Amino acid sequence: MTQTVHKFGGSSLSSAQRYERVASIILEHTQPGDCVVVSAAGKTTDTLVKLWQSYQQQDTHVVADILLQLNNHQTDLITQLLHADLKRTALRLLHSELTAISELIKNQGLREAPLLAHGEVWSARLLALYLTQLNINACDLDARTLFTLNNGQLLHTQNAQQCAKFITPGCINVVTGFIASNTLGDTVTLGRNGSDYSATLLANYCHAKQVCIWTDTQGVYSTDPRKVSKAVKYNKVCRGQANLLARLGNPVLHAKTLSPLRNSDIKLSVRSSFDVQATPTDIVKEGNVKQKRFITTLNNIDLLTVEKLAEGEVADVSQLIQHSIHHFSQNGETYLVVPSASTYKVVSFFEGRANISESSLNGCAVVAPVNDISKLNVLAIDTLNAHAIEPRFIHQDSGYILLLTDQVIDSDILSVLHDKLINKGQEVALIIAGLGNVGEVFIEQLSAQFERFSDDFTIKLVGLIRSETLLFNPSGINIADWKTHFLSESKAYNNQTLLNIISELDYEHKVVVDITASEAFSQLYPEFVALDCHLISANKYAGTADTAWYKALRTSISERNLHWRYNTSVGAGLPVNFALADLQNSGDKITRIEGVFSGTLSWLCSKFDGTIPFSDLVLEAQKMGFTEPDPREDLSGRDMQRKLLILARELGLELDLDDISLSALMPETLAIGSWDDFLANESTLNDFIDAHAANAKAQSSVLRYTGLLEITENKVTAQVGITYTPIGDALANLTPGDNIFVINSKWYSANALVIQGPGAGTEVTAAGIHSDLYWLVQNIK
Ligand SMILES: NC(=O)C1=CN([C@@H]2O[C@H](COP(=O)(O)OP(=O)(O)OC[C@H]3O[C@@H](n4cnc5c(N)ncnc54)[C@H](O)[C@@H]3O)[C@@H](O)[C@H]2O)C=CC1
Ligand SMILES: N[C@@H](CC=O)C(=O)O
Repeated sequence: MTQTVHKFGGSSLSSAQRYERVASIILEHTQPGDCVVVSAAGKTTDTLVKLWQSYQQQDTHVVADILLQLNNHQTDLITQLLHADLKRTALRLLHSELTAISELIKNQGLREAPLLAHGEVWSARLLALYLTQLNINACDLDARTLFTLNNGQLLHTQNAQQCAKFITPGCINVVTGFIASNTLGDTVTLGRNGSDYSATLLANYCHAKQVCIWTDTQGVYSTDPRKVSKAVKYNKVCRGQANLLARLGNPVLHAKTLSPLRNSDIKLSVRSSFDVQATPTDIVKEGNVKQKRFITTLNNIDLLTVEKLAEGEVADVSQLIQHSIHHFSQNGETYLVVPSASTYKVVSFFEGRANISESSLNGCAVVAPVNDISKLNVLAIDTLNAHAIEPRFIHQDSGYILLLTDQVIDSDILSVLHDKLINKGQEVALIIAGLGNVGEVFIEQLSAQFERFSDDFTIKLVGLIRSETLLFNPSGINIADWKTHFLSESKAYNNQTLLNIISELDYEHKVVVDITASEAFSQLYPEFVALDCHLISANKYAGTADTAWYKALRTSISERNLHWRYNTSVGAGLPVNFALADLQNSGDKITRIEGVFSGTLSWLCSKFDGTIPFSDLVLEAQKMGFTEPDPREDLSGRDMQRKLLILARELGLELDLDDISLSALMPETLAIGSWDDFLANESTLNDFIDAHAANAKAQSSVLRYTGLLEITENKVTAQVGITYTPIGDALANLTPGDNIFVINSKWYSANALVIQGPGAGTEVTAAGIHSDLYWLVQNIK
């Protein structure tokens, strides 16, 4: 039984490497009985169209060149992918087909549709053979045996029977897209983008559960991401809006594709075959998802008026020109939006009932929730006018606006329109993990921050996570009484539940704020990123994970145009990372960073004068919210080692934790056992500290815990540890709890740049996380 119909377009099959990738997707995402619909590889259909045109023009040289080009391309794919007998079979079949084409050309018997069909036949056969070679049970299937049309109308009952007969339940059925036959057995094509249509038809006939369109983009965006870098990918789009988009110029969706799904529960997803981990866009039934805002562009179109338009005529003429035509009524007239290249055919179709009202138009369409349309119309016209564009024809309807202009809407103007019309409607979902000392204060400061963002975005707190329980409300948690809600409504969860919930969130932007100190939670970052979440971390584990993992995370964040902020992981609220980035972006080169990077150790060392046992001070620091959940993470130097590594990576150094030498501010034996064991042995700690303090004093110094990162031409020194700092030194005279970063660089060589201030504490850390959130919002808006 067919569960899923997958469809791969030409760009996903344009080289042997891409076939390999498609095969690995099939291996992972299909089960026996599933269908894989394929288009012609790469630009094969275009090449076949050129062959047809050259044949019609009797240009024998060009015909010969194109035949050679087709032969070379297919032969290359076959020889790179197949071995032994399979290769010989494929080459023999290709050779006989190309010979047959040459014969038809010679005898003037070539016909367009069967010629174009070769593209899909070749790719289906090659993919099926390649899967067979990989020991995957696969067969190729020519859709001309499945789909029959009579006078352009699909014979649904017969086609469903043919599908039941020919689709093999025990194997992966690789089906040619784009082609069908008529009742005489001749080849007919389903029009450009017909393979998507083949996939949804097939799903309908086979009662599949879903259709997955694998393409070269990551899904459906608010506008063309090739033209507007800040285009937003939507994870869910309702069918009504998808239909409108398809008729109004969206390059990913096609109206025909959606029609077989109209009265079914079949799910349609658009996924990237280049980035399999990326979240797809799901096209879902009306009412299951909020309506979004989109802008499409239209180029080179004519506006036709038509008299007495009868039901079904738009579908028929769309079929004739193989392009979905949009139509609407205004002031008693019925208009058709037609590509200029097809106007002649359309006018002929209506036999005197159609007239050209406006010709050679460009412009754009804004698709948006019904309630937003009127205000967006005014805003769009104002924006175009501000760029000296006066729309020649405007139509406002339920759910969209059509603005037709003389000028092409280029990417600059499209970007401005996108900024003004799309951004304001966007929502940001905030998920906060870690409701401890810092987390609580961060949430308390949140309402005031949301007010400040209200001009840009609507931000909603949708998730609150503790180690074992989770409170989730996709419509937004009331911040004023979040604690009461958390106590009464939070539920136990596991990682998979959390990821499922996040993937279901229907927001334009998602931000996970990690205020835990949990390594396990940080290990979920790659999965959050795969779900298109931005990240903000106070937690230091991800930033100090091993180099390979860290680099892979960074790569997928940048590939998805996401952001990761972690300013508070070093220096709490102090703008250390900002300063380093700024200096480096403006051409400076950092050579040395020295200082005290732990608020806890700064406070402990500055406070300690021998009158109060050191272990009591540790407990006091813990109570003030300075320390890590287990203060031994601070005393061991590990926490400061992490901070130094984060700084080093900010400078582009490829280091791991173990590359930073460390001496602990406690005896090694105390690292073993529980926190209670530690407390039971507090005298060992106190003796250790007393001894160091006495040694320091003997050298007219004080006990401090410092870090150093020094970069010379051929050496990197990275260390954290105990130092005896001379009494007059700046590092010896810090306010308890302060951090100090003494930065030397090309520009600050003799006289260092110094950043100093509180390096721990709930208020300053929470404020630092808010600063990251502010930065993030500014950069996604
Ligand atoms: N306290 C400070 O001054 C500063 C803290 N930080 C960092 O902020 C983070 C939080 O610090 P605090 O609030 O002081 O710690 P905390 O121990 O008070 O809070 C941590 C919270 O995270 C929760 N948690 C632990 N594992 C979790 C998991 N797997 N999923 C969800 N929640 C989990 C705990 O239940 C706890 O509520 C730490 O990573 C710390 O290094 C950074 C700069 C300064
Ligand atoms: N334990 C840390 C808290 C922030 O990271 C410190 O004191 O520096």
